[in-house]
Amino acid sequence: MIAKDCASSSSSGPSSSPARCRFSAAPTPPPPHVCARINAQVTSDPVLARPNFDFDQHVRSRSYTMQNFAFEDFEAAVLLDEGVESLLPETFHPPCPAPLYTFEIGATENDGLGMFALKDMPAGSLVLVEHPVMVAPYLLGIGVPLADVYAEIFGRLSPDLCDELMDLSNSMEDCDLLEGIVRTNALGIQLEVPDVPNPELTTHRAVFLNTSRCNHSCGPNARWEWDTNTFSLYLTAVRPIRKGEEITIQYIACTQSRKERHATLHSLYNFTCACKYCALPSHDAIRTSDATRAALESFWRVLPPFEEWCLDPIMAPDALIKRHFDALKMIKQEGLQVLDAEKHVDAIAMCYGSLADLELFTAWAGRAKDAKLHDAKQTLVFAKWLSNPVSFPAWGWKKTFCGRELGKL
Ligand SMILES: C[S@@+](CC[C@H](N)C(=O)[O-])C[C@H]1O[C@@H](n2cnc3c(N)ncnc32)[C@H](O)[C@@H]1O
Repeated sequence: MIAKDCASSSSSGPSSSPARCRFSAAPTPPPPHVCARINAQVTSDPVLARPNFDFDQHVRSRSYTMQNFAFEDFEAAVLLDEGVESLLPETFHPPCPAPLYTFEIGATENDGLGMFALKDMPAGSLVLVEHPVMVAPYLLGIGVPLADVYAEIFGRLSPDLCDELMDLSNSMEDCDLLEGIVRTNALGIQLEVPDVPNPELTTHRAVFLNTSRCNHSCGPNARWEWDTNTFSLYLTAVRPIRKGEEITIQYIACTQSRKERHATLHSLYNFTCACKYCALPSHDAIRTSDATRAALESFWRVLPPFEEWCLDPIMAPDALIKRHFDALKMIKQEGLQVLDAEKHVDAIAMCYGSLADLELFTAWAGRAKDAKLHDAKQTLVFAKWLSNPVSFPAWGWKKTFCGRELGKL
């Protein structure tokens, strides 16, 4: 187990730093026009998306603690709202061991440094597991300049870690250097604590020494997930990655149109996306890509539920399967495997099961099982269905209710 609170020993932090430092809310609330501006930002910010946020109230009621979290061979400087801190577990589980030497940081052609694969990786493989080097609330209602707060956080790290943090890139032009480094490199994580009174309190900025070197792509080949239980990030390949290929993630939701993506990336991160999915040759190509992404965005919302399709004799036997094949084609075209492409594979297997098509059920359930490299529970479910297909709960439903055979797709 890993100790959460090293209040008494910031072992490698500068000795002049208090072990546990407290910031209080602003003594006088900011003027109404500032609150109105921040409220508007929060409601429109895709990371926060809090429709009824009240910044005035927020700053009146918040106070914070600063601590160092010690992990086996690493430390993080962490600023937390006391309301969140009190709800975090006392200890964190150790993360599952990271794979060795699967990436390196190197120069890209146009986007500064980036992360590159050192070997071929199949879809679903774990690229790295990493603790953050610093964490701070996304929204700070504090009566101290933000630059001072970040200086305090950076100053709590060992000189080596602080140098590495300071070495990260800075794309911001409208703020202090440390704030620029944080805003350029932080990923928005949720510290999932039970029964938190204000939901906006759970969103934090977390900076990572390796993952923060990943550039954005609108068709990323990797996805990251935050795990509060281990206080770490897991970076996973969402499609096969070749040795030497750059490993990319998405900074924003990539089902938006190209124009919207560019506007969001510009307003949040101050850069113009140069990824290959944005470099389209014509207006027609842009229109097609936008329409495909919009169709993927609404796919699950407009899809008839599996049970409804099974039990409705009017719905064609191949109607649902065709939709999932189309989705897989669109995902491949746009490089959006990050949108849980494996869910469509699962769904196709289930459809064939409900049609009692043994051959295609076996083929697709096998593919679904292989895609679940790190999900032991789901792997077991598909393994069970594969060894005994009639144990699939909806086996033969559609065939029974439709009374028709499916022509091969
Ligand atoms: C989190 S850093 C990524 C690592 C960075 N390239 C470096 O050298 O450390 C984010 C910055 O990388 C650059 N960047 C990331 N993705 C990009 C993209 N798709 N197109 C252009 N620049 C990108 C931008 O300057 C952005 O502000």
